[in-house]
Order: sequence, then structure tokens, then C-alpha cells
Amino acid sequence: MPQKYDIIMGDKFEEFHQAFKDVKKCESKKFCFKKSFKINGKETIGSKKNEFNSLNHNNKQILNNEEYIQNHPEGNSKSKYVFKRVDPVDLKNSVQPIQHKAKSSQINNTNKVTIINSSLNPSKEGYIDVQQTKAKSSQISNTNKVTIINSSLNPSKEDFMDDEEFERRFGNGETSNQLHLNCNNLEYSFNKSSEEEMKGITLNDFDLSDINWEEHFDSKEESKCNKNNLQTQSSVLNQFNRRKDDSEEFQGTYPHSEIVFETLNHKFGLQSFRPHQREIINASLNSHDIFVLMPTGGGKSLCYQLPAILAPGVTIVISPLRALISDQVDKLNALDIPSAHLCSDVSKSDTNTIFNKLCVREPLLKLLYLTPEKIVSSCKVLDMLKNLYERDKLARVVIDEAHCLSQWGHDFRPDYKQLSLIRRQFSKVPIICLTATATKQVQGDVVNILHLKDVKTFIRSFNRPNIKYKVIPKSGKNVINEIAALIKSKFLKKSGIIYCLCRADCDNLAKDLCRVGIKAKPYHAGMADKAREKQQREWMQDQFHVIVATIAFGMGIDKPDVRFVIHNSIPKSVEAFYQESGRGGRDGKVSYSYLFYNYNDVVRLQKLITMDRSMKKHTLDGHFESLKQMVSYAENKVDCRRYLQLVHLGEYFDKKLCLQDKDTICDNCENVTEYKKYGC
Ligand SMILES: Nc1ncnc2c1ncn2[C@@H]1O[C@H](COP(=O)(O)OP(=O)(O)OP(=O)(O)O)[C@@H](O)[C@H]1O
Repeated sequence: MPQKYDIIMGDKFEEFHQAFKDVKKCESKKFCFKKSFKINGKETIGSKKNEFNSLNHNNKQILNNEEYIQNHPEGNSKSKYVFKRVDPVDLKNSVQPIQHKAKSSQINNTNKVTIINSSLNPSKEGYIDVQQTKAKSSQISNTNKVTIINSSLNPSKEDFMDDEEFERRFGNGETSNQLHLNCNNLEYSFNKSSEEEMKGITLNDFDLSDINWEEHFDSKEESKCNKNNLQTQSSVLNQFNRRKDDSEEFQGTYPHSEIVFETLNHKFGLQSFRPHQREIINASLNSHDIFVLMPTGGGKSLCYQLPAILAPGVTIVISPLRALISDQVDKLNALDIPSAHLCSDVSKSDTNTIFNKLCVREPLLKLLYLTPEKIVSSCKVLDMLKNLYERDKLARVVIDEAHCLSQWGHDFRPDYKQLSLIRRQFSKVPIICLTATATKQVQGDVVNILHLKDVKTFIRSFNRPNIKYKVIPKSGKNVINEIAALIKSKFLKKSGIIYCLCRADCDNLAKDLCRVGIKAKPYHAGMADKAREKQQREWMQDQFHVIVATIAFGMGIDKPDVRFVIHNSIPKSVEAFYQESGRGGRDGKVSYSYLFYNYNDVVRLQKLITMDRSMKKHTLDGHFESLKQMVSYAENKVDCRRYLQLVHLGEYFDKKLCLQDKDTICDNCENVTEYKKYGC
């Protein structure tokens, strides 16, 4: 019987790709990844269990792997995956011996992971349907092994890698302590001894956002965000698309249209509107209550700042972040737009000056920024607002980060909830709510709490078309060289952010990068306030280009020309990843997001989460669930990255859109396209 196919063995899609390129002369048009089992000394193939079974019907000597395992309770089946060039009509034939075996040195993914991705059909059409990554166990600290079944298929024993084979091929690490993570039934079982590994490390070594949240706010009292309100975004799949969007209603020309464009050009120095901005401004100038959901960097500020200049009176902006407030006020004043804020660091005399400016017949300020607690707890401020309202000088109230109003929002803040007083006290004043993160439930909450009337809703796609997403297998200590090489080759003198898991990682990586000639500085909550502010300022002013930070860095930072965001370690959720990588390319130009991934970092993060003894079980589960989804994202080598992110955020995304721009096509779509080129 002539051999109709070769088997190319490897552990990664890229390896197969490379091997495939090397074997260009092959005649078969169909390629696929196949799973192979060596049973009773014979190699058998099949990507799914049913294929495997049908194969067995035709070869009675070969036992089904499951039967084999049952008959051999020691579970000594030799299973592995191979990338196989196959003639699909000849699936029943015997298997050619392995011809090309990927070097284990190329295999640098750290833990032992098996992924079955069921979103693609099995072999008939030659799809890529099974993929496996393995790693040297020497790279695995205390060798936690994981099997992830990312599929509707039920995991079976055959989906788990054989320990012995793994050890034989990839190292000499200890394999006894197993961490088993099963994505299908959401069960986690942790190795008790993992706590040992974290000895000497405390929670303070990390900057978990909910732990350090308070640093960003105006006072410690403001920081009572609700740790217990983690939400599983995937549960809101597609509701995004079903939400009402009123943008069409406001696309026309209005009497104010000319002056709006003039202001955009001359006051803000901008040439054109970004999607939805014009419509939101039109609705605002028509005095509607408005709810805006727009992605990070989408240009929400302009939507209320421009109407604020054109409308008579003062616009009040309520924002939770002191840093963001002063940044915005500085920018507005630099544009000659009279603005001020009343955060706790404003001196008494400056406060008096601001009050005086507001008291005159025609107020001398166009925008006044306040924190929510200022409006809720300061009688003086409330009286001043009443005074403006009675004189018809309160143009509108803007609530930034409006998701903080809702118990369901991941950053719920009780002070925000009390903002319901705005409608009670100033019933005729239009309210604009803005957020970059709100589920339908949060949106409903916001509308109800604030008693918005006939609210006009504007929802923009969360796709960031100018960001190129790529996940890169992380190779232990060599990652430093890889990051350095990446920066030197692509981003020399370009602004970038590198996110690390903990403070020590930031310090070390920044030092290492400096050593190889890249000026990088750390930023984390362990640094003194002044040092941190200095670091941020210098980076904003391009005195150095690369900031190596924990997640304490980034909220409210508006640097338009960030060309790359590198995650040196897995973020805690897809949402966090979206937000952090979204800090690149705010100017609309191409920006790169690289996630260096290995499973060691997941284990570190899991351990960190379990270290927080104050966390209630459901909060802990929420963290694990979020992390698990992030792992699925990182491990997925087939589906469009944008699709995966947006589905997670509750938005359906047409994968074809990712293919439209070759500069920003995601790594997975790029790979699939490459394969198609070769007739796969
Ligand atoms: N029409 C436009 N043309 C060009 N640049 C714009 C436009 N609108 C806004 N920008 C720029 O985009 C950047 C992001 O805007 P902005 O800070 O308003 O975003 P945002 O939606 O508030 O983001 P975040 O949620 O992160 O605060 C800013 O640098 C801003 O100057």
C-alpha cells in the first residue's frame, strides 16, 4: 500500500508551519493535525475519539485507547500528538513512521498543556483541529501540570498526556505534585504544597488592582470598591449587540454643526471626529440625557468637553481619579479652555478663587471637575452647585467612569451611588454618563440610579482596529533577551509599557533592559509617591521610553503615542488584558500588544490569589474563573484574538474584519491565512 502521507511531529503550530515550509514539495493538498497513539507498539491516528474508534473497526488488533487504558489500569498508554500531512480518504491506512521531530529545545512553553479546540471541524477538510504544547519540565518549578480541555468534547483519559513520555522527552523534573485545571467543569484543585513555594513572598509584593485601588483615589475613604463583585463577562455574550444605539438619530446637520467643526479644528486642533463623537455632541447640544459606552482611548472626553465650550454655563464633571482629573484640567487650560478642579489637594485660597470665578454673573469657568465624594459630602460645593442651577448656569453634569455607580460594575464605589441626588436637586440639568466597561445590567443600573429620562444611548464597538495582538511562548529567563531584541528591532525610541506580575519583576526587568542599552524605568506601588510621579512624568515627556510596571500603572494615563504594550506575565483576566493592551495606540496609529505566556506565571498568579485570606469563596472563584478565561485566550492558537476578547466583553465580532488590515491582523488569523495559502 503506497504511503499517502507523512507525519511531521512537533508541539506547536509554528513548528508545524516551519516543518511544512521545509517540505514544500509534498503532493497532498490537505494537511491537518492528528493525534496519534502508540498502542501495543503500533502507531494509530485520529483527532477525535470517533475517528479513533472507526480506525479501530478497521484494524482489530489495535485496541481503542480508552479500552487500552481500562485494560491497563496503570494508564501506561503512549499518547502524543503529531502534525500530520494526510490524505483524508486514506485515513484508515497505516501510519508512516515519524519523519520530522521538532527539537525539544524549540519547545519552550513551560507547562504541560493539552488543548482540544472544538471550534473547528475534524479532519475531513484538513482543518487544524488538535494542537499540543509541551515543555521541559526542568523549566517548571515544582512541575505543576495542567490539562485544559477547551472544547465541547468531554475530556477523556486520552486527552491527558502520558507522564512517562513527557518526562522522557522533556526533562527530569519531579512530577508528583499535580495541579489539575479543568476548563469544562470549572473545577480547580490545587496542590497544597504550592503555598510552600510562596514562602517569603507577601501580598505586598504584588499590585493587584483591587488591593491598590485606593492609591489612585482622592482619599482612603473613597476606596471602598466592592471586591465581591467580580463578574463573568462571558455570561453576557451578545447582549452588547442587542443593545439600543441611538447614533443614527443624531447624524444629521444641525444649526450648531458649523461651529462644532470650527471648535474641533481650532480649539482642539483635531481634523475629524472619531466614530460616534459627532452624534454624541449633537445629542448633548440638544440637551438629552446620554449614556456612552466607548472603549478605552475612544475619545470620550471630547464628547462632553466640546459641548461644554459651546453651551452657556458651567459643565460639572465627576470623575473618580485624582490623577486623571488634574491631567484633564491641565490639558484644557493649555488649550485656553477655562477649567478647574476641587480635589483634596487644592489649597484653601485656590478653592476660594474657584468659588469666586463661579459666583460672578457669567461664570469664568467652563468646566469644573469634582470627585464623587466632594459632591456628596461637601455642603459648600453642593450650595455652590445649587446657586449655579438657580441662576441657570449649570449647563450639564458629566459622570465619568459611570460603571462605578453599579453594584454589578467591577469598580463599584458607594459614593457614586449617592449621585442620584443630582437628578433630585437639579432636575432640569442633562446628565451624560460615560464608561468604557459596562454590561447591560450595569447600564440599566446606571440609568435607574440616576433617573435618566429618555436617555440616548451610544455604544461603540470595542474593537481596537489599530492594535496588533500576538501571544508569544515565554521561555524562562531568555524572555529578557527576547523583549530586548523586540524593542531594539522594532521600537527603538518608541514609547512602550511592559507589565509585570510583581514589583521585584519590574525592578529586575528595568535593570536588565538598561544593561542591554534600553532606557527603562520601573513603576509600582512599592515606590514612594514622589518617585512614582517623577517616573510617570518623565515617561510622559519622552525623557525615557519604556516603563516597566505593575498594574498600578495606567489608569487615566493618556499618552497617545504608546507603540507597544508587552505583558511579561499573564494578566488576571481578559478584561484586564483588554484594558492594559488598550493603553497602546490611543492616537489611532498602529500599536502592538505582545503577551509572553507560560503556565508558570498562571501558577504564580493562582498562588497569589489564594494568599489573600480575606477573600470570600465566591470572590476567589470569580478570580479563578477570570484567570481561567485568560488562560484559554493565551492558549488558543486558532481563533481570532479580537473575536475572543470582544466575545468576552459581550460583543459579537466578525472575524473577517481582522483580516482586513495586514498591519494589525492578529497572530492567529495570520497563521490561519498562511495555512490557507498553502491549500490547507
Ligand atoms: N477626534 C479625534 N481625533 C484625534 N484624536 C482624538 C480625537 N478624539 C480624541 N482623540 C485623542 O484620543 C486620545 C484618547 O481620548 P480620551 O482620553 O478622551 O479617551 P477616553 O475614551 O476617555 O479613554 P479612557 O477611557 O482611557 O479615559 C486622546 O489623546 C485624545 O486627544
